Amino acid sequence: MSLCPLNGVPEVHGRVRVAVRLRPRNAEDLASDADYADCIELQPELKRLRLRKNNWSSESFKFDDVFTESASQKRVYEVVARPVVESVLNGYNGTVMAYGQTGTGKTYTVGRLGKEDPSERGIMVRSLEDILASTSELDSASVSYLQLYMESIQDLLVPEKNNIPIVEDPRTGEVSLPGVEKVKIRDLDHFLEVIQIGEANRHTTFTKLNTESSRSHAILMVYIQKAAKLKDEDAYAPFESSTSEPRINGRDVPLVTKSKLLIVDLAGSERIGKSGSEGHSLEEAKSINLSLTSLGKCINALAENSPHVPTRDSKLTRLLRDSFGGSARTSLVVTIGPSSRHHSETSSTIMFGQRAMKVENMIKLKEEFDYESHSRNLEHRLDHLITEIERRDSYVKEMELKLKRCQDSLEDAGKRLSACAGSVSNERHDYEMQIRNLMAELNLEKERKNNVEEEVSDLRCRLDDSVHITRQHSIELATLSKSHKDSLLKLEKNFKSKHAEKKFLDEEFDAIQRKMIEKDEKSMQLELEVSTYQKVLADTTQMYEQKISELIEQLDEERKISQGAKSELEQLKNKINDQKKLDQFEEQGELIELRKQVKELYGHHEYATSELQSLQRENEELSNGKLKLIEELNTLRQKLKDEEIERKKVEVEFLKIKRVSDTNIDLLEKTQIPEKLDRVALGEDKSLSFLMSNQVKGSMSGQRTTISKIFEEVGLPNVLALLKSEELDVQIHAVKVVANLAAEDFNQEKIVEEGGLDALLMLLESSENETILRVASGAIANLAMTETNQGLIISKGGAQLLSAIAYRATDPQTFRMVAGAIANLCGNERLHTMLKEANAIQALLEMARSGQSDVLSQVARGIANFAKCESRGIAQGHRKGQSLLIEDGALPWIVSHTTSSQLSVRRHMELALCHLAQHEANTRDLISSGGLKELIRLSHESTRDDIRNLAKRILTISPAFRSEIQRSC
Ligand SMILES: Nc1ncnc2c1ncn2[C@@H]1O[C@H](COP(=O)(O)OP(=O)(O)OP(=O)(O)O)[C@@H](O)[C@H]1O
Repeated sequence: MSLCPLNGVPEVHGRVRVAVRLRPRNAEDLASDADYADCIELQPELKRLRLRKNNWSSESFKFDDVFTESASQKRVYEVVARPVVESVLNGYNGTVMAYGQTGTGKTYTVGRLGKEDPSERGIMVRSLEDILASTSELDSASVSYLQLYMESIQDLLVPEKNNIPIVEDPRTGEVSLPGVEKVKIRDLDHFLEVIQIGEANRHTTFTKLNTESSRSHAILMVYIQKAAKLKDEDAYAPFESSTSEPRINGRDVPLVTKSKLLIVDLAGSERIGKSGSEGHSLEEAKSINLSLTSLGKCINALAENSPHVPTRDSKLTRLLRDSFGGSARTSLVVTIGPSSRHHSETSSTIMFGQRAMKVENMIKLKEEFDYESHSRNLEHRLDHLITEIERRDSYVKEMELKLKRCQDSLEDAGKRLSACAGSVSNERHDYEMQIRNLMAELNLEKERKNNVEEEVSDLRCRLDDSVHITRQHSIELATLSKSHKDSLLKLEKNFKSKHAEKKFLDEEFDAIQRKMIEKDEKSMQLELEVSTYQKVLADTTQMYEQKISELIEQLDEERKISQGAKSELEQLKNKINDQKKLDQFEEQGELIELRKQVKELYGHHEYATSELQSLQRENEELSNGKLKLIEELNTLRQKLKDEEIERKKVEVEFLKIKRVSDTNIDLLEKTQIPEKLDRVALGEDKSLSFLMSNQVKGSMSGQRTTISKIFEEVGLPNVLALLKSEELDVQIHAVKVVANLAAEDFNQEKIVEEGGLDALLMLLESSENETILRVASGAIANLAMTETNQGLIISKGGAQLLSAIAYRATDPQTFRMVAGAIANLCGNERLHTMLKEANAIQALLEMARSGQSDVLSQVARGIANFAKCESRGIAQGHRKGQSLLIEDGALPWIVSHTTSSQLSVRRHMELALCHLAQHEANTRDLISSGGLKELIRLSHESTRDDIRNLAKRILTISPAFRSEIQRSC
């Protein structure tokens, strides 16, 4: 690439700008200067710095800017480097450099990457950030990163490249480093990657003055190429253009600005004795000091406008030739420490800065013609011309060939013309006649044609109109059809997705319906079977009952017949006796006759008797049959009862199966958990009171054994899974089992581990069922016994959920559980602020409104716990200020309940009042709320010695209470 600087670019004077930055005191300064004042006093508003020699003399220096130890990296960048970066982006060269004693913050100011904390980023990163933000696609920013170590230049990006020579352009004085790696930067992350590679290769070491002291001068070179505006848009005119040569002054050749930014982090100057360098480090230190001395000499010479500037004394001054006394805009930040131990080093640093401020540079714009892209354009034009010439040559040849063919045919025609000339004159006359006729006809035709043309033009007009209208219509149509198409496509897409959704839902619906139909069929079948069986049973019973009543009727009739026969027999007997009497008085014949008759009657009687006997037998048989039937009837009735019980069981089974199938819990079917849960649930009240009372514990051991058994059989995960069941019964049973398990210390950790706490909190959040809320709160109250669980409950939002229930629930038993849970949490002082934020104290007071004694006990316990822990926290110094209980308005409640008729409530509130009264920040509220009066009363009347004594002690030691008592006396 050939570069040609533009002539006539204006030059401007630009003094080297110098700012001072004071490093904060470090541990060493603090340790060694504890009794001494700093040697530096900054006056940033005056941009002045005062260097104290001793207690009675000091010197003042003015700089372009003065940064205190608290100055941010951003401000330092904006004041020191940004003007230089902006100037570089406008095409000027620029230098930003840090100079100072070792350990005073040069690398911190210039090279800090700020990977963890972007506010820590130094000048290098921030400059690249600004440069990348203002370079377009056509521009480019590349970097090289070098170190000057022991007078040798090394490429920090390719460390194998060492001893790189410095080449100076004799014409422009421009310095270049052949072979040095130039990396085109894509974005800031890329730059950070590149710079980190360089940092890894930089020489640093541990010295007495800096744990990570830079032992080399690091130089970041940023090359920026930006396209300058073209003077003529016509620079690439086509070959027909009259322009044949590129013109240098603003027509055909594109312009670019090429500028370079140098960011230099110098190695620190050091007093060898102080830094403790020896051996190789000593050599390093000497080399650093040497190059810094030669830089100082050059600056001195430039400041004094000396004709000779000893630039060639060191590689550092050769590299910085353009930065001091050259064409670059230069900004220098001199870093100093506050300690008076380094007074002389600080003083020489300040003097270096003062001299550098006197150096004037001649800032020049580096605009160049971009011959590279211009020559590419010319080559392109040349190729275009060559192709065109070739195309024209072939065209000329083709034309010549055609011309020749035309000449040949012309010759031919001439010959034929002369041969035909004779016959033509004869024919001519005939033709002329014909022509005349034809002309007449032609005129006629013309007239007709004119008419037709008129018609045609008329039609055309109309056609044009209609074409115009049609076109408009078609445009409208096209617009409409496009929008219709779009909406159609959208609709189609929507329709497809809806269709797919619908299909999926239909399938789901069908499957559910099929399942339901199956269930319904099954249930109908069962119902049918039951009703058929009942009907058969009823019919059979009816039939037997009818048969029995028939038999009874028959028996009665038989009885009547037998009685009739008996009475007939009696009559006959009477008659026979009568006849016998007659026999004695009447004839023998008649007697015989009578005997016959008697015989007959006897026969009758025998028959009647046998009849009677058989009837009696039959009667007996019937009675037996009846007994049997009654027996059968009873068995049938028993069967019926059994059937009824069976039917009910079937019904219950059916309901269970239906529920399970509806909620899709296979688990229930397999493990028959409901029955087990039912067994456990039998002792609901006992188990719940068990949660709160130790006395009942003994009586619960049997039930606990059952629960443990179920726990083992079913497994905690399965029970916890049931907490999420959609079936209310199942949820209620499950939460009761979990509550029972949570009552045992050894289960609590497992419950929390398996996600039981989350599931219980989920129930508090989502369930509307008061039993569930009550039992879940009880379970949480049990879990809230340990410190770990208390923290977990609060962090998972348990306190908010419990507080919310205080406003949602109506059952005092639920309040008791919720208040119990909150009361346990109140016993952890670290959670107090979060409990307050979760409105837990307010919730306790809200629940106390129920007036129920159990609830009041829990509320009082919670408040007393809170007051006790808070008081402990204040005594240990974790907390100060007014009590959170007072902030939340609990004081009136506490004061009023110190006289509660409920012993436990009274005790708790007496204690809570004493705890609050112990702290000065609460005394004013206690006085105004009547708490002091109660305290005085307690000091005499409390039935507990400890409370009486505590109250007395507080009243004696509190100045506020003492003066209030005196005042009211
Ligand atoms: N302004 C500042 N704010 C906070 N810490 C600073 C500041 N300046 C320097 N330090 C800290 O002081 C220590 C020395 O800083 P740094 O390495 O930048 O000094 P240096 O002048 O580059 O030293 P050397 O010349 O030996 O390389 C570092 O731990 C750095 O973080």
